[in-house]
Amino acid sequence: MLRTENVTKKYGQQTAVNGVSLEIKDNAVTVIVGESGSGKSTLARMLSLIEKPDSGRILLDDSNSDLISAKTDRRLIQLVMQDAASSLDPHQSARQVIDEPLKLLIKMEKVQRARRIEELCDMVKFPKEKLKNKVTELSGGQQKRLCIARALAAEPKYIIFDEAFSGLDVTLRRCILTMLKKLREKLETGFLIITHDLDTAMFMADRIYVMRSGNIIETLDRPKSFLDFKEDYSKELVRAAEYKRQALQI
Ligand SMILES: Nc1ncnc2c1ncn2[C@@H]1O[C@H](COP(=O)(O)OP(=O)(O)OP(=O)(O)O)[C@@H](O)[C@H]1O
Repeated sequence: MLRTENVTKKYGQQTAVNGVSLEIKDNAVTVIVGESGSGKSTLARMLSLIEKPDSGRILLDDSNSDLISAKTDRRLIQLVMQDAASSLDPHQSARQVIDEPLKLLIKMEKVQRARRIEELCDMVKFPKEKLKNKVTELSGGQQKRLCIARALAAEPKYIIFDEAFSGLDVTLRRCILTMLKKLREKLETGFLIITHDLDTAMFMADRIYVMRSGNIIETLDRPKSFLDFKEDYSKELVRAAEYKRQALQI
């Protein structure tokens, strides 16, 4: 289990994350929902050990030692960002993108790497005939699948998806989320999905944390319907999602 204990982060006068304690379970999908500016990405950066909290700790399982101070291997927590294109090197082919972590982080031999690349393509449904293509020659959905394959290649304990499905059209998003849901059931890896989209949260989550102004204001375990939300702010998010759905007629 990946956990935060009373984690706070400020930027000047602005408190982005305010004493948050939460748990990301192994073998489960945890979702953090909240409006823009509620502190989700700041929390994601701290959980992926990219940014240090001002106070509080990031911990693994029952260990008492803070992951950042203990210089924990960052490979264990992979981050998949919203903008797939900008997180890929335009000079690389799709094969090179997946090959790199296998070679550098997992230290796999060439023959095994070739086999593993094929397996990873199958896992994320990335078309193998596109492996030779430059990343700039891929569609948005293919780039997204490639980023997920690259994260999986590092054999992490946790993958954090920070608004990773926002830029995709509704059909493609549902397709990638369904793939991830099935994949999660086969793996030991814990997933954390950060989103402002309540439909994504409800479709994926074993647990939902609702975040507002740097605080966790509600936690739902195994939510079954939007009626499970009890806090006024969460209900407002539900109403906004319903309004958006009606406006889009979906
Ligand atoms: N590097 C930074 N420097 C200054 N302020 C920052 C920085 N990063 C975030 N903030 C501020 O911290 C607050 C939380 O931002 P954060 O990006 O974590 O929210 P978010 O919920 O992920 O929003 P969004 O969904 O729009 O990405 C915001 O008020 C933001 O302006």
